[in-house]
Amino acid sequence: MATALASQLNTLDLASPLPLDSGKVLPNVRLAYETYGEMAADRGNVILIFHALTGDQFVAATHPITGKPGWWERMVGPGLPIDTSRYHVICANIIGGCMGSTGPADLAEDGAPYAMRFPVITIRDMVRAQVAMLDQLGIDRLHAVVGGSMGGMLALSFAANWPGRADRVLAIATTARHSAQNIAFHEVGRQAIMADPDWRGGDYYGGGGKGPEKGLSVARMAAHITYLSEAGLTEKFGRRLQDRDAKSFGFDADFQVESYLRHQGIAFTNRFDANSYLYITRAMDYFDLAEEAGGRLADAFAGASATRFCVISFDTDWLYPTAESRNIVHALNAVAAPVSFVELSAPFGHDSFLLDVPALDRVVKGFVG
Ligand SMILES: CC(=O)SCCNC(=O)CCNC(=O)[C@H](O)C(C)(C)COP(=O)(O)OP(=O)(O)OC[C@H]1O[C@@H](n2cnc3c(N)ncnc32)[C@H](O)[C@@H]1OP(=O)(O)O
Ligand SMILES: N[C@@H](CCO)C(=O)O
Repeated sequence: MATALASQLNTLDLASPLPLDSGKVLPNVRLAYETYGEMAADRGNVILIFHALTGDQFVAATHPITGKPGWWERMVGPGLPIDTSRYHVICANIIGGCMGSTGPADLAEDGAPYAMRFPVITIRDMVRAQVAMLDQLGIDRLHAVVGGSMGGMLALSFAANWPGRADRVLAIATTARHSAQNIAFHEVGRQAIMADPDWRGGDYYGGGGKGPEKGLSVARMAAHITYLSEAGLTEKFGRRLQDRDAKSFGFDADFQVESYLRHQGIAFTNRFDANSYLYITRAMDYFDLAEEAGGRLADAFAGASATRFCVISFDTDWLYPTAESRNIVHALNAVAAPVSFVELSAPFGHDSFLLDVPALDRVVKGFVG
């Protein structure tokens, strides 16, 4: 059983304003990050982990708000697949996030929260901020970049746009472009937030008012379904009733699955900012590596032929299905980049990358080395 690691919590202010894909510039950018394990004197043992949509830098340390274990404690630690007795692991909260890196809840230069004045950012902008962080930390070359889900998008963007800065790239349960279906689900979530009267055009910070908790909760409920699998839900809940022997003939949470989703939704509002959710889902929707390279995905990886890649998908992931991973592999093949690919069998759907899948541990350990 993995336990929370001693980590070091840092913040770093970027020395220069951050240019964004939109053409705007984000001033005064702060990144909050955690590190695990010792950095070698030659700085050659650094692994950068990118977190998923609602993840954060607390990979293997207790979450300061929820008190829960880090989201990848089973993977990152001494003797674990990403072995912190050998590697120095860095994970930063993405820009746009709400765990200490600059995001919509932070103050703009006029002293008021950005809210919806925060610029629309892209996955590449998130990576650009972290490359600037690496530059300031004096880390030229990484042993590996690793990410699942949205973190996998950042890993692919890193490889495509900053080739030569990482020896190995591990992309798990991800895609090189957000599909129409995925954009559709995100739009449902965003509309739920914006339809909540407590959203107030995004200006809900301060003043003692509460934010759009109902909308954010519904957004999370809808999204959470997409992280699971039909078989997993059936196995876990079936049609079983919640704390009752008979249907209520009302709209209370009769079914366990309803109660579970409501719990997931409410719990989420305790740890996440609704405006961050809008901005991050937008960045994911805009993600299309092929488009960035003029339309052909292989061209995105043209400079990355010396990088070693590993792409992992899960057979029950209908959000980022195996076909999406195969597209990435084909593009890497086209530029003769060394790539290994595996589709793992796991019952948990998209969130399999966060859960107990021993085969995933073995692949990660084998690839990271
Ligand atoms: C890469 C990243 O950084 S992503 C960030 C990852 N973290 C999250 O997404 C946090 C929220 N998501 C989850 O908890 C995800 O389901 C996972 C994948 C991380 C964890 O999955 P599992 O360990 O299988 O937990 P599960 O999905 O069963 O949820 C357990 C919770 O549901 C609650 N629950 C289970 N059944 C019911 C029910 N019938 N009614 C109400 N609540 C219920 C449990 O009490 C537990 O609550 P708690 O988390 O407040 O302790
Ligand atoms: N469940 C994870 C994965 C979503 O892609 C999250 O909330 O970030």
